[in-house]
Amino acid sequence: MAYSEDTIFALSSGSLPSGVAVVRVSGPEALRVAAALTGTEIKARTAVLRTIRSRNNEVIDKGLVLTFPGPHSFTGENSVEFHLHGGRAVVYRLLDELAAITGLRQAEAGEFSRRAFENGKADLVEMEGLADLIAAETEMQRRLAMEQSFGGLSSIYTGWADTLTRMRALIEAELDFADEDDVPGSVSDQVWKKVVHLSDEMNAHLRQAGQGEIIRNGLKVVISGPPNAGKSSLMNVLAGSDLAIVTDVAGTTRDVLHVDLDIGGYLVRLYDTAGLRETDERVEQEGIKRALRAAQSADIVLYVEEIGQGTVLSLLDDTKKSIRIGNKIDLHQDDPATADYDLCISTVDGTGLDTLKQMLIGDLEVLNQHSGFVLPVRARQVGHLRAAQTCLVEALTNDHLGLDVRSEFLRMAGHELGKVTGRVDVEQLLDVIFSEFCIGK
Ligand SMILES: Nc1nc2c(c(=O)[nH]1)N(C=O)[C@@H](CNc1ccc(C(=O)N[C@@H](CCC(=O)O)C(=O)O)cc1)CN2
Ligand SMILES: Nc1nc2c(ncn2[C@@H]2O[C@H](COP(=O)(O)OP(=O)(O)OP(=O)(O)O)[C@@H](O)[C@H]2O)c(=O)[nH]1
Ligand SMILES: [Mg+2]
Repeated sequence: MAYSEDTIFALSSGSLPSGVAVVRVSGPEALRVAAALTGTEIKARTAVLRTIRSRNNEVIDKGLVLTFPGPHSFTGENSVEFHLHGGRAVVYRLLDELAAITGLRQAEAGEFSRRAFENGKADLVEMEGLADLIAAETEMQRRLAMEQSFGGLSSIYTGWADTLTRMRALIEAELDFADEDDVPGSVSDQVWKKVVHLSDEMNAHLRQAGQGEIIRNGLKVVISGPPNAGKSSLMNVLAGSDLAIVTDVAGTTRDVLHVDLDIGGYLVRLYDTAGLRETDERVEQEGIKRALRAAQSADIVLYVEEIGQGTVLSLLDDTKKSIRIGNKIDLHQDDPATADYDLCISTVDGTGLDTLKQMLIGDLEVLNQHSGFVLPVRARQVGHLRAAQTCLVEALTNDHLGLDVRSEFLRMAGHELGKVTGRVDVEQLLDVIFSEFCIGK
């Protein structure tokens, strides 16, 4: 897509109208464009207030203009920003004016960022983090994205790759001097010790991938249990809104209902489902089928019953993480059945709801405290990391093979790490990754 001899432009701030709108221009013509539209020379990297005029000298707007001569810009190219009043007509007038200039065209989605990547301003992990930063809706998504986009994760991966390069150099040296008596064979012992250590470190990192994905994509929580237990009431009280129909008729909910919540900064994707029971009613049967399917795909099932009113737990396969909840504690204060539950709540008076929220995000909080947000998050990253780790295991376990073969496994592991950060083999990926960005980014 990118012809970097083109100068590209786009509205980079959000939807119009807005208080201020930022139009970005990047490429070889950018500085000339700034001079032409303002009729002045503009000091680099300084915000100046200028009247912005069309080619036939009509005033388009009066706004701030910034120039960033390459390579010291976001894209690494000559860049300019026009900070306009955010009216639709104002912005479109400038965009029309820019489109009419030879050598300029509208930027495609992600094209500014792609140029930044191609000019070495950031690696692929940082770029993926940037996309996540812009998509982030909760505090924890933001923190996770920051670790990626501001280099925290990249420095780990490049560190690992550098270690492997050093280890291979040591092996090469050992191979070269194999005939000579004065180089001790223990060099390779040290190398393998280091590789074991690296392999363990990568394993520990990979074990957290699932959690990283949950923080990025949301924790899927499905409410299940018998009819009339108060499942829809629980969804409504957690959402703070009257989303689901609540009645005292058993079998009220049929469809799967969904709401996204922000609990303690984590995205929680909550689903309410039909009550589970044996029934001949066809609509309800379909609802129950969907309820079971939803529960199967959950990260956590909230299994809700009215305290002491019978269970349908056997209808759910209990292989996954579930929290067994006794509801309507306001009606069953002294019932010995309260002991059967992980937690008793009331959706009417709010008992137990804060504890429930803590239980949902507890594991994520522990992870956060242990490793911050230095976690792999994307299937693409995880795939290459796994492949790299497998190569290390090959190198370590094939100790009957020659040093040259084992060293080749280390090279392959380093190559996989290079794919993560985009040091190597990146071309075919770029369209996929940058098309996910919005226009203007
Ligand atoms: N107005 C405005 N605000 C913005 C951006 C922008 O492009 N424009 N950004 C866009 O995402 C983010 C900031 N990112 C930026 C990254 C690099 C450079 C830059 O000029 N880099 C030069 C100089 C670095 C320096 O002076 O330390 C360089 O890398 O050489 C600018 C913004 C958020 N805020
Ligand atoms: N006293 C009391 N009543 C509750 C509580 N939670 C729900 N209810 C009542 O229980 C009845 C059933 O509530 P729902 O939320 O519709 O139950 P459900 O589990 O979604 O039921 P189905 O959709 O039929 O599976 C309603 O009359 C609610 O007002 C509670 O904590 N205390
Ligand atoms: Mg319901």
